[in-house]
Amino acid sequence: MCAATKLLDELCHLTAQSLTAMDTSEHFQVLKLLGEGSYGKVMLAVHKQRGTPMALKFFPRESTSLLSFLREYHLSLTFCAHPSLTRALGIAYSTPSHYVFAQQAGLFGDLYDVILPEVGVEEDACQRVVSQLCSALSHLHSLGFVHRDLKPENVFLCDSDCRRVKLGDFGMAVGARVPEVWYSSPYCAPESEIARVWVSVETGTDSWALGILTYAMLTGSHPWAETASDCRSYLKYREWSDGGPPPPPPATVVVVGVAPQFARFTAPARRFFRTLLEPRPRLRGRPEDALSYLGGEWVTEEERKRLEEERKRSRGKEGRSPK
Ligand SMILES: Nc1ncnc2c1ncn2[C@@H]1O[C@H](COP(=O)(O)OP(=O)(O)OP(=O)(O)O)[C@@H](O)[C@H]1O
Repeated sequence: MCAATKLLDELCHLTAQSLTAMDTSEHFQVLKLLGEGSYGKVMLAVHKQRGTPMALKFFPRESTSLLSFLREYHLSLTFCAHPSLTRALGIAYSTPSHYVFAQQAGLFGDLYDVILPEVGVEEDACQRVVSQLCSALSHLHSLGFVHRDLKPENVFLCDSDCRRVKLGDFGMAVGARVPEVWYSSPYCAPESEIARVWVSVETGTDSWALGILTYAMLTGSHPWAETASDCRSYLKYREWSDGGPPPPPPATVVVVGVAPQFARFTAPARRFFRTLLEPRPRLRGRPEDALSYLGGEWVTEEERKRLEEERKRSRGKEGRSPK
């Protein structure tokens, strides 16, 4: 167990006996629902005396253990001092029905809200998000944690242009190299998907999810349904990625036999994807390795024109994709 994981454990055990019982309305005015997940709901609230806005995350006591609540709270409070991570504000309490902690609030929804189906988001916005997420994940990894649940719903927006985003929801985060169970999600790395049993969690789990998330932002879809052996689009990708390591930058080489779903991307973007979506976990790049591919154009001219047309058509329409 690494030092940070030990400290986290210690903090949880030390505070387990002293969680304050409190009524939410004593100190907070709850304004609206920010979102709901499988563990509980998150409300936007303001502190009655100070007027400070915050996100209050409510965990039902009947389905949440005190230690798992404290783990998520302390991880966010003690290890998320990074501008692109959602930090807890040092307020945690219990009500008769819930455990609650306060976190910085993203006031502009989450990334899932702004990804248009089959269109995605503007390329500039995508690169801004990727750069912030690379940095946030590197920070967590350097402390020995793996987020394990990187997906659009867990990236909170602090403005409408994705200039400042914050990765949140540390409920699945664990110390690296601990055994964990397989979980079902389009963002799940193939080593976990194949095993569907106990696997060792490595930081590469987050690299993979960052690759899928980036693809979702640029296209509004996923590159494959799953990484199982009979999924044709994934098999096509495997053929391409097994064709050797991505050429080093600054390459102008045209990659032959590119997997069809990646043909819309430029050479640097293809290298970005092949770095993070490397099927062999040992060879997979780290989020910080992917930073060197940011800055240039990522979608081809033809694709850019198509996306602009699609954007014009879908402007005004509502829709959330992909989950
Ligand atoms: N700090 C925050 N600022 C803004 N919105 C938030 C914040 N925390 C959560 N939300 C919103 O609430 C939703 C659910 O929150 P969260 O993902 O933390 O819950 P969860 O029960 O742990 O979810 P999951 O099912 O993914 O594990 C998010 O998708 C997001 O839309």
